[in-house]
Amino acid sequence: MSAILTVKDLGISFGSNHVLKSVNFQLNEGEVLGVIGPNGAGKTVMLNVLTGILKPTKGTITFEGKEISKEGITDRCKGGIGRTFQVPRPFEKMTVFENIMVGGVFGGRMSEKQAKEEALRVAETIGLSDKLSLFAGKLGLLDRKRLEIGRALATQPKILLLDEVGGGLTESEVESIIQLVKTVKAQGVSVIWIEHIIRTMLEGTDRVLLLADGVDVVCGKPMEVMNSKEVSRVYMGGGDDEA
Ligand SMILES: Nc1ncnc2c1ncn2[C@@H]1O[C@H](COP(=O)(O)OP(=O)(O)OP(=O)(O)O)[C@@H](O)[C@H]1O
Repeated sequence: MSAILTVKDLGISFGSNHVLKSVNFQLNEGEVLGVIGPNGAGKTVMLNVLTGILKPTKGTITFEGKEISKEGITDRCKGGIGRTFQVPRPFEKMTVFENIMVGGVFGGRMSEKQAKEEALRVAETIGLSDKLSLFAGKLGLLDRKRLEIGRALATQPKILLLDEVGGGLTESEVESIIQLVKTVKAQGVSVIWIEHIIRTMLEGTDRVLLLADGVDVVCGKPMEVMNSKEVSRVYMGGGDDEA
């Protein structure tokens, strides 16, 4: 399987706080890679480094064969890296349709007519076609999360970075997000999905990466990682003496 994104020896420090010491992994084309790790492990910081919000102290990020570590946020978005934020931040006084359009226009690869058509397609994907004229501020949490994903999809990403989209949702709502991510994957988008909810990692991802102590501790099939001695050690302080 070919890599769409390769991260090598990625590090970032804030003063003496070495949040990421050396992170290495690859995202394969068309896969959903889950990222887990304890609170404060640096998962969101890693997404911010991948999107260009934060500059790494060291290491390289290669996207479709091109080194992008020094590119800014706009270039990375236009190049095909889209993201959601942990707390959805729609423009509350704009409609659902307008919010999705903003994503398309920011992506910058479409005419206004194409952006409108794309917004309608995205609305269908995220299940908000019947709420296009509602103000985003009127949406409930699940629909806000859907819209957050839609705004990112409207930039036509090749890679979608999801930051805890399942947080705060009920079981059945989480299930609908898992299904939505599967739809996005089926449309050919590669996904990195940070989440604390174990079910999303087991049911919604192809591989899972454990981030802890500033490094990529283990990466592999979801069930294998969840049952690994590394996860046991990081979350429960055990597992060191296992083979
Ligand atoms: N801009 C910043 N300046 C200084 N320190 C920061 C900055 N951003 C994040 N940190 C620190 O980096 C560490 C990792 O934070 P981050 O939000 O990435 O963790 P996380 O793994 O996403 O945690 P959670 O699962 O709780 O969301 C924390 O100690 C945080 O205080």
